[in-house]
Amino acid sequence: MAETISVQQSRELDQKTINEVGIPSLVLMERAALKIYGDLLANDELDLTKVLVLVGSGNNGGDALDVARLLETHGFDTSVLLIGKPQSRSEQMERQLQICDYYQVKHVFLDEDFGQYTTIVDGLFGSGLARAVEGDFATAIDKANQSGVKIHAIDIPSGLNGDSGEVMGTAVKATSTSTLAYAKTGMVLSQAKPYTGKIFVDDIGIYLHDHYEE
Ligand SMILES: NC(=O)C1=CN([C@@H]2O[C@H](COP(=O)(O)OP(=O)(O)OC[C@H]3O[C@@H](n4cnc5c(N)ncnc54)[C@H](O)[C@@H]3O)[C@@H](O)[C@H]2O)[C@@H](O)CC1
Ligand SMILES: [K+]
Repeated sequence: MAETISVQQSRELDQKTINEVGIPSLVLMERAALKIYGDLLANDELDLTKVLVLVGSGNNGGDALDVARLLETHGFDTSVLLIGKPQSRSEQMERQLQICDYYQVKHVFLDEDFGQYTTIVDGLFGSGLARAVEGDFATAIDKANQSGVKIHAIDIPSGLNGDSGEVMGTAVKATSTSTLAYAKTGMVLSQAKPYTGKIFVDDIGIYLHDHYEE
């Protein structure tokens, strides 16, 4: 089986790659989004006719907005639903939002009928999930799960504890997940399978060792 890492290790590796190796954070995000976009296109089970992208305030949301922009600029009907307080947004999420706005990616709100979409992309939380999910985040996750629409998660299905594979309040039940650099340890446990679906491991230039090892 491919190597897995803890959520803490994934955060440390991100920081090491940015600060010691010297690859800028936005470069990593663009590499991630291009890989995730490629996974969406390559996944025969997904119909990208009408895509809803769920966006949180952190860099998982930044990835999601980057993917939304790639979909939009390649002709796919794409809408974004932003959850969370504007003051909590990360710098890179804000930057991706500006770019999406330049391309006039549509915004929708929590009262949206999720069932009208053909694919939902989950970018609410990744390695930054810190507590049980509640409020609007939980509503969005539950609506996505109840919609019957196939969900593709970014990095870690939102609400799933990447270390233990446990559900933190509620969690996205993805049919597929693009995990960045390495799968997180809890994602490959049998109890996590209904949440991760099929896992794509995307090489974005973040390595545990000197060279990428499958
Ligand atoms: N430059 C980088 O470091 C890279 C980061 N990447 C992406 O960034 C993600 C990590 O980004 P972040 O560290 O910003 O973390 P997240 O985007 O996972 O989430 C962090 C945000 O959610 C809030 N939060 C945590 N738990 C919550 C809860 N239960 N309810 C409400 N709010 C909650 C935090 O306060 C914070 O604002 C990765 O999973 C990956 O998708 C990738 O773009 C690759 C490169
Ligand atoms: K996610």
